[in-house]
Amino acid sequence: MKVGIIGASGYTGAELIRGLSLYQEVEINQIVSRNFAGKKLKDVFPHLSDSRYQDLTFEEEADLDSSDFYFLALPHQPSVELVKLLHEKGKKVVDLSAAYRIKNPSAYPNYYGFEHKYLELLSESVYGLPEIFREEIGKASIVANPGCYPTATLLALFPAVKEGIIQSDSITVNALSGISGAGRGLKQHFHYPEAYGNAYPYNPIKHRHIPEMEDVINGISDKKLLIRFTPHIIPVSRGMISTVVFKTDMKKEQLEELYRLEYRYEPFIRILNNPPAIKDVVGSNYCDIYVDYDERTGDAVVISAIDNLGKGASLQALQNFNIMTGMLEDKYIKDISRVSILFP
Ligand SMILES: NC(=O)C1=CN([C@@H]2O[C@H](COP(=O)(O)OP(=O)(O)OC[C@H]3O[C@@H](n4cnc5c(N)ncnc54)[C@H](OP(=O)(O)O)[C@@H]3O)[C@@H](O)[C@H]2O)C=CC1
Ligand SMILES: CC(=O)N[C@@H](CCC(=O)OP(=O)(O)O)C(=O)O
Repeated sequence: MKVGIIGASGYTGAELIRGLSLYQEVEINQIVSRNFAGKKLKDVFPHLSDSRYQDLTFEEEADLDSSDFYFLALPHQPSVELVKLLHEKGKKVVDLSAAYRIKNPSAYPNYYGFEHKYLELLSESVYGLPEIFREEIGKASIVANPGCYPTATLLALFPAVKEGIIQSDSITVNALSGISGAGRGLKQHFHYPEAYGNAYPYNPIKHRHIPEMEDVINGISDKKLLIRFTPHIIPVSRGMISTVVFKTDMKKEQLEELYRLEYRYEPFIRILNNPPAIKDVVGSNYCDIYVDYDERTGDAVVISAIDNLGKGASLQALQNFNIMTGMLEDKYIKDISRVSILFP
């Protein structure tokens, strides 16, 4: 199968190439980037110098015919258009941007600053969180790969929402992200002197992942739930922690049992006996989850950890690819540590 990666010179693009280089059934036949056009993969990403794609050259423009399957690792607006064009050509796509993630179209003008032009495709695309939408992903031709904060948060919430045990109307979510979550472009507050030895919250009231998370949980829950979300930047390159807190009368043992039962067959979810750490998931597609209960306040406290570029983006995109193409869901993804990583 021929696979194209558009937006291949960014952080998630590099991670897609890292993962796909293990796939025997796949040939990456195009990697696209305007700024790196004409350069070889090994010169742009030296950590991939021993990859079988080391001499593949970046193309300036995407060829929408020559690949069978496309990964888009682009900003949201270019993705809106490209998904449409690829869909018209009958191609399967995993889009890593938010362009087709949110079913409620008003989220686009309200949180992303543009009107979505292709509402019929928005309802046709499937949200690419396999632990919730596996069956739909298997039949989809457009999969909207989730955002990193929504991946960590929704996996920490899903068993509780599905079981209907959340008694509060809102759920408090505090999350920490490594800096690669912001992409490879330069921004002042991510410069080394400003980010190193520092940590800070941002968009504490209105972050664009709120409608994405609420869209999913309110599609499952009988009662309307709101997300009270505060993201923070921490001085690591990759990795993410999300802590979710909600009122419930289900105590620790029952809660843990609920989570273990729901995720018992999931290849990439690990329920831990202690709070998770970023270092244990970086470079992988795992989501580590810890479940506890605060007897004093009557709150469940669920903490998840992922790699924002792994389960939060590119390796989850490969999990979706495996499902969409009928491969074993964890094939090659669990061998990923064999390939060198950007920012180990
Ligand atoms: N970083 C993360 O942790 C996560 C990112 N995502 C999403 O994945 C997508 C990619 O993110 P990431 O890899 O971090 O981003 P980067 O900024 O690192 O890379 C963006 C890529 O898109 C290309 N690009 C940028 N602007 C345009 C444009 N206007 N038209 C065509 N190509 C363009 C760039 O190459 P060039 O400019 O040379 O063409 C580059 O290859 C984004 O939508 C992001 O929101 C999702 C989950 C997690
Ligand atoms: C650290 C940082 O800036 N993170 C990004 C989220 C990365 C991600 O998942 O983004 P998309 O929804 O855009 O795909 C942010 O807060 O906007």
